[in-house]
Order: sequence, then C-alpha cells, then structure tokens
Amino acid sequence: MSQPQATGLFVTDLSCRRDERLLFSGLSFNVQPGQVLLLEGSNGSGKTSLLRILCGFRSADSGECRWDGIPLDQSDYFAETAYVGHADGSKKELTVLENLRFALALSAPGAYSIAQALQKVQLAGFDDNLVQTLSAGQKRRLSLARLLITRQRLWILDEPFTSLDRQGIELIESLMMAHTGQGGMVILTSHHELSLPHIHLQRIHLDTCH
Ligand SMILES: Nc1ncnc2c1ncn2[C@@H]1O[C@H](COP(=O)(O)OP(=O)(O)OP(=O)(O)O)[C@@H](O)[C@H]1O
Repeated sequence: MSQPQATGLFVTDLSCRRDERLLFSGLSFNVQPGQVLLLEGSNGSGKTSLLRILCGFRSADSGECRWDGIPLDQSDYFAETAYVGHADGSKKELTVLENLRFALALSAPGAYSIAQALQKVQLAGFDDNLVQTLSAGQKRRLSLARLLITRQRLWILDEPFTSLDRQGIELIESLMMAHTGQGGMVILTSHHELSLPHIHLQRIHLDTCH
C-alpha cells in the first residue's frame, strides 16, 4: 500500500548561528493545512532569522525543510508562500493601486478583487495615494490586502500586529481564521496574545531550542 502523502511544511533538525552565537538547533516541526504556528521568544532569540530561512532569504546551518514531502527548492513552495515582514514589502514611490496590481501580476489571483480587498482592510478610497504618504498602520493594512488578492497556501507573518489598532488586530485574526478554514497555513511571530478560537495553534518557544 502506498504511504499517505505528507502535506504542508516539514522541518527537521534545523539549526542557525549568527556570528558565533547558536540561535537554535535541533528544531523540528510541521505545519499542515488548517494549522497556525506561533513562534515565541525573547528579543534576539532568532524568530526573524527562522522566518528568513523559511522564506529562502538565508540558509540554515543544518537541517532540512520539505513542502508536500519535496525539498523546498524542488517544490512549488516559494510560489505558494506569502511573506509579510517588518518592511511591509510595498514600493513606497508607487500608489496603493499600483502596488496591488504589481503583486497580482506576480501571483495567482486570490478570493478578493483589489476593490474588495481595499474595502476589507479599510483602505477604500486610498487607491491613488502614494504608499509613502500612508501611516504605519495603513501600510500594514496594505500588506494584508496583498494577501487577500493573491492565492498562497502558506502565510509567513513577522510581527503582523505591529502598528495596528484594535480593529486591525481583530481583522488579522479573522483573516487568519478564514485562511486556515480553507486549508491555508500560517506561521507567525508575535508578542501579542492571539485570539483564534477553534484553530489548531502550535507554539514554539525559541529560547528553549538549543
Ligand atoms: N544581519 C545580521 N547580522 C548579524 N547578526 C544579526 C543580523 N540580524 C540579526 N542578527 C542577530 O541574530 C540574533 C537573532 O535576531 P532575530 O532578528 O532573528 O531575533 P528575533 O527573535 O526576531 O528578535 P526580536 O524579537 O527583537 O525581533 C540577534 O542576536 C541579532 O543580533
């Protein structure tokens, strides 16, 4: 009988050093459809470094990552993953609309049109505003709109609640619930306590991964 296929992200025995400091080692976990993984740890414990490894921006010192059972670089992983980092990923000299059109040109379309996504993140009417004129929270909301207009199975979010008001925090939580409810996956770092009822939430505390 054939083995059932491993679906999702499987990480085995990962380690990372920064300069002479071992940030984490022997780190193994998996994230499967419908699941959220919360990375916790003190400042400097390596949360962003781990996310950057998972995004392919830097290499691990050892270990292996597989997507649906296949090494990341031989799989569809990078096309199926969206990253929202500290820098928001928007081009500040372009308008809101231009940024979203640009994102859409690079990815498969998601469930929301650009107009619907702007409405959802409460940026309707800001279409022609240059990103550099938006507030920090509005830039965050624009990066959320990007997640909605494109279709990716895994969202990797580095401190997504930064700069957001209470309504914005609730918005992200509801978007994460909808995403995982449709079989999507989320990996995030946050110092904010999450409210995600009925979601399979895993936690990894990086201070303890040595
Ligand atoms: N570009 C870099 N070059 C050298 N060391 C770095 C670099 N970026 C981060 N580090 C170091 O790597 C360690 C982990 O940093 P990282 O940003 O991954 O931590 P973090 O857990 O995300 O922290 P925070 O909660 O403060 O965002 C820190 O000691 C930091 O000084």
